[in-house]
Amino acid sequence: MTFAALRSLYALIGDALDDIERIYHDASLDSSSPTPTTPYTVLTSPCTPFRPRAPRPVDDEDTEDDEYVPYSASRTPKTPRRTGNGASLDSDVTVNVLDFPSLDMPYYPTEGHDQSTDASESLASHPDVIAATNRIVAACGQISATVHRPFLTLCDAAMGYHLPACLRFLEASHTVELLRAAGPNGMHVSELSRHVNVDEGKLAHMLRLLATHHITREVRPNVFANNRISAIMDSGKSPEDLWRPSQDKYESTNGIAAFINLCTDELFKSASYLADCYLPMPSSRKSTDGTHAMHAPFNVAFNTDVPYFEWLEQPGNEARLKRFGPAMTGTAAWEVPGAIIGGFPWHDLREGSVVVDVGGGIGSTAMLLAHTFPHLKFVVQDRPQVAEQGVAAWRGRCPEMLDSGRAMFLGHDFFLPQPPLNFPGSREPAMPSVYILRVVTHDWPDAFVTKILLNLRRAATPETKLLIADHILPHACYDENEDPASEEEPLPGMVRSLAPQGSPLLPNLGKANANAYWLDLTMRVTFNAQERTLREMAALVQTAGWKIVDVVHGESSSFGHMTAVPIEIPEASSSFSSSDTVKNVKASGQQPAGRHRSGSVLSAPESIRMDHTFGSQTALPTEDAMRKPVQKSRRPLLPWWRSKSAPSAHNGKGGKVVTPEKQLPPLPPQALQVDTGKSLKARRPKLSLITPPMPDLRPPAQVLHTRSDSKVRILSPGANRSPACMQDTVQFPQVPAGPSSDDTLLQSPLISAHGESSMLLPALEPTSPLKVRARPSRTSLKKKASQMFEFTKASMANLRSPTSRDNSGLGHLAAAAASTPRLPNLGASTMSIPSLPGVEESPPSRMRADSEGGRMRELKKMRSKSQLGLAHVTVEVREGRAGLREGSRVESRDAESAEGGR
Ligand SMILES: C[S@@+](CC[C@H](N)C(=O)[O-])C[C@H]1O[C@@H](n2cnc3c(N)ncnc32)[C@H](O)[C@@H]1O
Repeated sequence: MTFAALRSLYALIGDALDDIERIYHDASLDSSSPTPTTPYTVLTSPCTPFRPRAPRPVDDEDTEDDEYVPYSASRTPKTPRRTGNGASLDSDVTVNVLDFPSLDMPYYPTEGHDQSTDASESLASHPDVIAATNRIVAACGQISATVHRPFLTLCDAAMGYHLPACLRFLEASHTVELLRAAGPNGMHVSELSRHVNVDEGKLAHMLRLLATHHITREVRPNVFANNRISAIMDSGKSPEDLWRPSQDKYESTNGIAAFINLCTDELFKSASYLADCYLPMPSSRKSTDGTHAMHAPFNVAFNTDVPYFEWLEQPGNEARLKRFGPAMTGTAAWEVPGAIIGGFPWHDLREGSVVVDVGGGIGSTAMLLAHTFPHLKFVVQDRPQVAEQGVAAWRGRCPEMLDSGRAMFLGHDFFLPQPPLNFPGSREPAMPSVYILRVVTHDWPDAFVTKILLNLRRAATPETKLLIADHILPHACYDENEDPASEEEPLPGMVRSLAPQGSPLLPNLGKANANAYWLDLTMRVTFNAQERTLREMAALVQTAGWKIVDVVHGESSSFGHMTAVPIEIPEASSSFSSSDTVKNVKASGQQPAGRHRSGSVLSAPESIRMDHTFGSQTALPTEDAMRKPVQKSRRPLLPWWRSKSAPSAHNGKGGKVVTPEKQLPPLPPQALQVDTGKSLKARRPKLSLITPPMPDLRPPAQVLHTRSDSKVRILSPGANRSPACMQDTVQFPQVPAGPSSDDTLLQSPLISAHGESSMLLPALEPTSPLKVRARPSRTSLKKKASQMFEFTKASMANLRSPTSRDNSGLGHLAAAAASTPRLPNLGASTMSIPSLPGVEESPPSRMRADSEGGRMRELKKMRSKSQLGLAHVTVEVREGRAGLREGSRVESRDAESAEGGR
């Protein structure tokens, strides 16, 4: 079954690549359309036509041996083949197709780019592309975990600590800025060493570890350059400026460098004390005794009793304190901007409804919503010092919102009862229609969250909604009702799996969603807080008299929007008074997070001992961000296999109602076999939201699962819904796409500017997909396994031998290529071998033949493309040593042409 599962994952990758390439392809085609458009409008169109492909051109040699049968999974990736200039061979239209951004090409956030590069980057964050890349990342992670030796995988995890350590060095030494100045040819470590004043040998090894993890690039031996990943940490400042002590590196940046510095500094160090904190052992550092509710591994690591934010304010931590705000700005990159717009039926709220963003920072979310929904009014509440920053920021950007009384800021401690919402000019306090808590609950342990929610519940009307936006941690297994016969109402929004149905992928998409789990543990080790599963969140909100009735999240994403409605406050909590948290905590000698509460709601407490931003994003959304999310939010926000079956407001055909908890059972094991690629593909939508209803194989629905062209909603029928929420299908306004930078697509289709550059590290780059014999016999499998083992052993010995030549100057690549033996597919008679110009005098194949010729009887043909695209080698091997001498033919096209040129 393992091979079947691996092939299924492989097919999934091919399909996802197809999806991505089609999106790029379609965007490029549309660039010739006379109607101005943007990637988003083109790609989310409900009826983007699927272009059937011409049959794949077949290499003559491929069909020579009729023993080889095409295998659907091995045919993937089924991406259109390209000519040299990027034109698709599979389409009848010749067009220069936008390419996916290259890993090797830095895309500095602080620099201008040509239009096609911008367009290509912009498409990479298209929701459909993100969903497809998530599937690729998940599948690759799972394939690697399956095939890699378990000990090596464990070592990766156990010694992974070197990565944050080196990353911290990269950022703190301003090497990213130095490499930006050096350009694509990179900088030799000897020069780098002069700038950063660290020995070049040490530098080389740190940067190489990063290059091995694709975070920098080793262009030539000991010469390093930025790539697409390291480049996003660029502060845009000159290296010379950064050496000045007064320079604030993170000011006016995207915050990513600040965030990396924060993570790889105290958060990384705190994490390493997790076991010492919770499993104190005689040898481990003594855990402080947990004198407050936020006691965490951080306290053990830094040998302090005070909570993190209070510690940040202590002398000596000034730089860390200053870094925190920008670092939070950096986390904006986590979420598709503006997802909140599709996360709630804002348009259905009555004219003048009041939305209160509790812990709303400087009002980034409120500003986005206020621009999009002009019929709503906004109150942004945060600690007074943050609220002040918010007022200043809004005065600079949209003073009319404040002046007209459509929006106001309130300094308010959310552990205290809600203040009346007195808008200037109104005699009556306004009633809250919606409370938002966006990335607030994950900052606090459960008891604190209950307290915050209770204060909101007590001020709520029966019609008030609570919108919690946070990561919803999926389980790492299928999530279903343990007792299907249970009468209990299923949790709305419970997703059985984020993975394509029937695929062997981990249901939470494993590596693709790893960030949510990193963040979860980060909260734990720093604040003793956490991200929560939907079950955990549903139980938690109930403690304060709320009930979750609706959940919306991005496709394949764990960031979600949960809507709750008021229910009766449980007795246990109803006696919980405003000051209880503080009192209880004090009684047990605990101090909640250095919070010092003042009695007055609107006045600044004498001392809230935390930094001036405490997790607030310090940047408002850009104009562009305020425009784009509206377009993006038209997409349904659930995994495609769910939305496909959901009723469509578009086609009116109304697929069957889906019960999220009762998805189709996983496919039987046979279904994972050879036709998996096909079956997966058959279920995959092609950029089209209009899909025929699937046959309903599910038990009767228990909840309504509805969809409009803007979002998918899951409503519990028993939920206490306001008239606004009673509508199953919610139409969002189709806000016209304004002039956008995406128009760039129209003018500048990208030709593959960087040629066929190597996309993976030399030693790892795959050759073309292996052909697979349908049913290899057991004996032949065994023989081939032993042949390949001997073959690769000999190859490696050859490259290690002092006689192996390196007159190409690419010896390191040759060694890399050869030292990574291709794992032969045991069913394959065609396989890849590494080949490089300059080493053909003692090619691995010949070496192998000399020493092991007699065992090569079965190896009829080997065909290889060089990992580096430098040579094409065909080695035919006949029987035995003599046969090899007579029959061996080594063709090296590039070597031949090079020969001719001499
Ligand atoms: C992680 S931030 C989230 C900010 C904002 N909701 C967003 O989505 O960007 C947490 C916010 O909670 C605020 N906060 C922390 N303690 C608070 C308190 N006791 N009362 C009010 N706001 C508080 C912080 O100032 C910060 O702005």
